[in-house]
Amino acid sequence: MQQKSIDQYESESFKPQSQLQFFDSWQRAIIPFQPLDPAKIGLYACGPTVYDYAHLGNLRTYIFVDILRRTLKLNGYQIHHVMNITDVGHLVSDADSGEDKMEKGARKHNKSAWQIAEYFENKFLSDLAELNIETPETICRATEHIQQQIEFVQQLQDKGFTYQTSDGVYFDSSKLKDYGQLARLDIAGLKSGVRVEAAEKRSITDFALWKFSRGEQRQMEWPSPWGIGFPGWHIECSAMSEHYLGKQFDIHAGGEDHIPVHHTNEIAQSQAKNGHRQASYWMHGYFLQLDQQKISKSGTSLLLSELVQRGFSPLAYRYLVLTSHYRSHLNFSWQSLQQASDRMIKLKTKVSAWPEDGQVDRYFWNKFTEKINNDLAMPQAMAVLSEMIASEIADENKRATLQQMERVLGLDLLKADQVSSEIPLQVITLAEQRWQARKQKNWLEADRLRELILQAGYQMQDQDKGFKLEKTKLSKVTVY
Ligand SMILES: Nc1ncnc2c1ncn2[C@@H]1O[C@H](COP(=O)(O)OP(=O)(O)OP(=O)(O)O)[C@@H](O)[C@H]1O
Ligand SMILES: [Zn+2]
Repeated sequence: MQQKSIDQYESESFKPQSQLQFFDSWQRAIIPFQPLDPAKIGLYACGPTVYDYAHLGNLRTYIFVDILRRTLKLNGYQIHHVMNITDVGHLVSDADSGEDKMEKGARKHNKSAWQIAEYFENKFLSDLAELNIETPETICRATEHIQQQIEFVQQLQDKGFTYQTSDGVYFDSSKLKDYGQLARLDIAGLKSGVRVEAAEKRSITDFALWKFSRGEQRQMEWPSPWGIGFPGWHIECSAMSEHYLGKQFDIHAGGEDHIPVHHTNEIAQSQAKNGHRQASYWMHGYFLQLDQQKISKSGTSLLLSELVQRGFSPLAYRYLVLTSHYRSHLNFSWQSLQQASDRMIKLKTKVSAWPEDGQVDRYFWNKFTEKINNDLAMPQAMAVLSEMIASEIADENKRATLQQMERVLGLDLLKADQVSSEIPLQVITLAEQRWQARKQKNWLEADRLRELILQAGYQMQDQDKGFKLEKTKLSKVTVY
C-alpha cells in the first residue's frame, strides 16, 4: 500500500466539512459540486490574448480562478488546470470583423506578432506570480495547436455544421437546436434589423472557424484543407480543452464577457462535434470597473505595474479583490486600494508578533471553509478572518489558523517582509494631480504640487508612462 505523505495527512485532517457548491452559469443556480472523477478534476480557464499588457480587470478574473483552484485543492481534489494563451485569431470585433488583435498589437509596438506574443505572455506570467496566482498544470498556446484546431473544424465540416464563404469557414448556428442557451440569447431579436454583410455570414450568430489570409501579408498563417489562413478565436479553446482534458471535464471558467459570445460558441462547437457540452460547470467572474465602466485594454486600462509604481504591493490588490464576491462588479478606486493595503499591513504587523506552534481553531476554521465552499464567498470568509483576529483565542492558535486560511487567501500574511505601500492617499492624489498638470504643460501648478509632495516627505520621479513615489528623509510631515 502506498504511504501517505505528511502533507496528505495534513490536508485530509483540514478538509472542509461543508458541501462544496458553485453557481453554474448554465443552470443559473448554485448547485453542489459533483466531480466526474473525484481522483482528478479537469479545470479549463480561458487565458489572455497577449497583444498588450494584462490590466487589473483581466487579473481579477485570474485571481478568481486561483481562489477556485485553491478551494478545490483544499477539498482534497487533485486537479489538472489548463489555461490557453491566445496568440492568434482574436479579432478586434467579436463579430468576426476587424483586424487580428495580435497583428494590430505588433504594429502598435513596432515588433513582429511573434515577438509581442512572447513579450506579453512573459509579462502576464510575471504578473500572476506577483499576485501569488498558482501556475496551471498546463499552459498551451493557440499557435502550437493548429493541427488540433484544423482536425476539429474538419470534423464539424464532416457532420455538416459548417459553410464556406470567400472570407473563411463558418459555423452554421442554425443547425444547433439550443444554440445560445448559456446566455439565454434572444436569437430572433438579435437577427432582426442586423445586416450581416462583412463576412458574408448567413446569420449574426454564425462565427468563424477558419479565416483566409486572402492575399494579405499576414505574419501568422498556416496551410489548411480550405486554404492558407488562421483559426477563429473560439476553436482554440474547444480543441485544446479536449486535447488536454478529454471530451468531458468538470469546470470551464472565464470572465462574464465570455458568456454571450466566446463560451456560447465554444459550447456550440463541442456540442456539434461530440453531442454534449464539454464541461459540467460554467463559472464566470464579473468585471472590475473604473467609474462604472469595464476596464479594458482598448479603453480605460490600469496595470499592476502602475500600482507598484505608486508604492503598492501587488498583494494589496489581491487583498482588495478578495473583499468582493467574484459574481459582483468591483469598482476600482485608489481609496479602496489604500484601505486594503492599510488593513493588510496592520494585519501583517500583528501576525509578526504571534508565537508559533499553536493549534488550528476548529470553530473558526469550519466557519471559514463553510463560506469558501459556498460559491467562494470571499467577503464573508474575510469577515471570519477579522472575527478570528479580534477573538479571545490564544495568539499562537490565531497564527496556526491563519496559516491554514492562507492556503486559499495566498496573501503572504505570515511572511515577515517589508510591505512597500505606506504612501498616504493624499500624497497619491497630489501626485496624480501633478502628473495631469504636467501633461497639460501647466508647469507652475506642477511645481506647486511637487513642493507639497516634498513637504509630505515624498519625491516624485517622472517616467515615460507614469511616475514613481519615494520617501525622502523628511517623511514626518503630513499633507492636508
Ligand atoms: N474588466 C475586466 N474585469 C474582469 N475580467 C476581465 C475584464 N476584462 C476582461 N476580463 C477577462 O480577462 C480574461 C482575459 O481576457 P483577454 O486577454 O482576452 O482580454 P481582452 O478581451 O483582450 O481585454 P479587453 O476586453 O480589455 O480588450 C478573460 O477571462 C476576460 O473575460
Ligand atoms: Zn476560451
